[in-house]
Amino acid sequence: EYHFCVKCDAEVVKAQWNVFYAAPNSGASKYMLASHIFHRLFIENPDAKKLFTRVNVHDQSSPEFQAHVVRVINGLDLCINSLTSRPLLESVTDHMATQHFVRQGVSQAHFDVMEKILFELLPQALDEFNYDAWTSCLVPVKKAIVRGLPATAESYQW
Ligand code: HEM
Repeated sequence: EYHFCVKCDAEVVKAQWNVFYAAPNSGASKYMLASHIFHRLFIENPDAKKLFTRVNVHDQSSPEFQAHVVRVINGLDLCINSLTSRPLLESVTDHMATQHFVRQGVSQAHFDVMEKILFELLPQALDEFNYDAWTSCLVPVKKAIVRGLPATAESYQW
């Protein structure tokens, strides 16, 4: 049921990501990418803001929201660096699926928007971005995380 990417694509994606993410003193640029992702998410999907009330989304420079943004980019890093180990990737995506399943209002449609944004911003942030390899690897990761989520926020059964 899982169709994660082949090892050679995983290695390309990891290498291209880690040039950026594992670089010394990259804290500020990682945070900038992460906050840019959320800035774009709320432009595309203003309704999604209310999902992040608990982490003080109304002040996006607050420590609570900054910490949230860092958790998310670290979550993306964890997914990417698990791509070359299938058991690890299954466990990481299962855990992330649960973390989102319990948040009422989060939908598959939100993750489709997030995917679109990532494929716009990552090529700008990374020195090299092999579009085909990233598509082969990230799309199945997304599918694994959204399994169990409602298609849209409106399709929730309360
Ligand atoms: C690249 C894709 C994403 C990754 C890697 C990711 C990762 C994470 C992580 C690591 C957390 C913290 C979990 C915890 O500590 O409980 C989190 C929380 C959350 N995520 Fe995501 N996420 C992604 C996309 C999304 C999208 C598209 C939405 C919906 C618009 C979303 C909604 C939430 C919500 C509502 C929380 C809980 C915030 C809180 O702590 O109150 N996430 N996410």
